Amino acid sequence: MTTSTRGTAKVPAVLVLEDGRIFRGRAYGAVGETFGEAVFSTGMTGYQETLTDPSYHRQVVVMTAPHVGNTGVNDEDAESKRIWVSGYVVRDPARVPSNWRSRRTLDEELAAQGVVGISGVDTRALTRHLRERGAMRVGIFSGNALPDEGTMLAEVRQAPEMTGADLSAEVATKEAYVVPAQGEKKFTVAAVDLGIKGMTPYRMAERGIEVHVLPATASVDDVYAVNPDGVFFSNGPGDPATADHAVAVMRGVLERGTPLFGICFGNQILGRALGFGTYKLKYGHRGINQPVQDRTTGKVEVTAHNHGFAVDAPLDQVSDTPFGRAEVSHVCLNDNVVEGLQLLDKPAFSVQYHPEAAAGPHDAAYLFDRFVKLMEGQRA
Ligand SMILES: NC(=O)CC[C@H](N)C(=O)O
Repeated sequence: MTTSTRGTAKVPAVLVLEDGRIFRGRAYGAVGETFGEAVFSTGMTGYQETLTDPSYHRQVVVMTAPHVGNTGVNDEDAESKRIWVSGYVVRDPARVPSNWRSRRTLDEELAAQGVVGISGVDTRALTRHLRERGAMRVGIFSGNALPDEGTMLAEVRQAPEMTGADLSAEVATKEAYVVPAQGEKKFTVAAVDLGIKGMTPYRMAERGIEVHVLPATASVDDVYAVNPDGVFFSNGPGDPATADHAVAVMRGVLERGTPLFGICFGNQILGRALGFGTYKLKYGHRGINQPVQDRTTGKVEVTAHNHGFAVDAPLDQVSDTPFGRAEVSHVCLNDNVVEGLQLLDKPAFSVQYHPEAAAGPHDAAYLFDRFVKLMEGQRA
């Protein structure tokens, strides 16, 4: 067990939103300044998975749960090799983390990775503000000599926006790698890495799938070079409207009729490949308790989400697309946002949320089994 003895708890910090609202607090993690899109996550647990999810690249994450860091940081739960959030906002950091797996405090980990955070912020008030006004740019400034408010605000307003951001290549692997099947190998899947979380290939490997994780820049030829039984498109950061290369590759896969599964960014790519638009949600879905209905079975599942964009597809009709008929398979019961798509004439489907459940409930694990069934069907 480690205790937080770092001296930064007394260093002042300021959070400045692009609309001019300011919250004051104390430095948490690295001291300095950082910018990004302010988004809130309602997860009560799983902060380590959140911080290391590449989809949070260039976002400053506000935790609505008041106590963060209680179980410290372990060497098992990271979803990638580093923390990707550009800033972190908490109310009450744990003073003494306690967990049998904890190796260091969250404060130390953030500092070691150079991630600027702020503590002592009324994160519920900040979240209500973001719900009313929408996700917007933000800056966190910490240190003993801070710029004046006008200077800080001007810097925030110069930071890049999330709309129009093309970020997958910044987070995805540069080299292809293989995650071996556990037990007997039954299938080969080519997984296009747009910002993949570590648990996703693991969930496939558990089902006897050998996963070839390919860089975001992979071509249709690269995908077919691994002789795949199925093709997967991962989650990832940024605006799906910019993901033209991934859309083109997915169309190549749909033309060949190979079983296809997409998660989150992958769902948005499928939406675009079918000819639907995508749009920015006012403040997005981020947390681990979002109710989604699987319209193919009528069942409701509690699911993990992290998305700020969504697919614009008609909820109550089958659409004709260049790849045959398609329908909305899943919908969020909070706000009727499209949470899944499926083709009726080809073996392809996707969801906007996170069946890999890292962190989050395992209600949606059946989707990996659905992918396996599609691949079995193709062989039969
Ligand atoms: N987790 C994801 O794949 C997120 C997809 C996309 N960047 C969004 O915010 O909607």
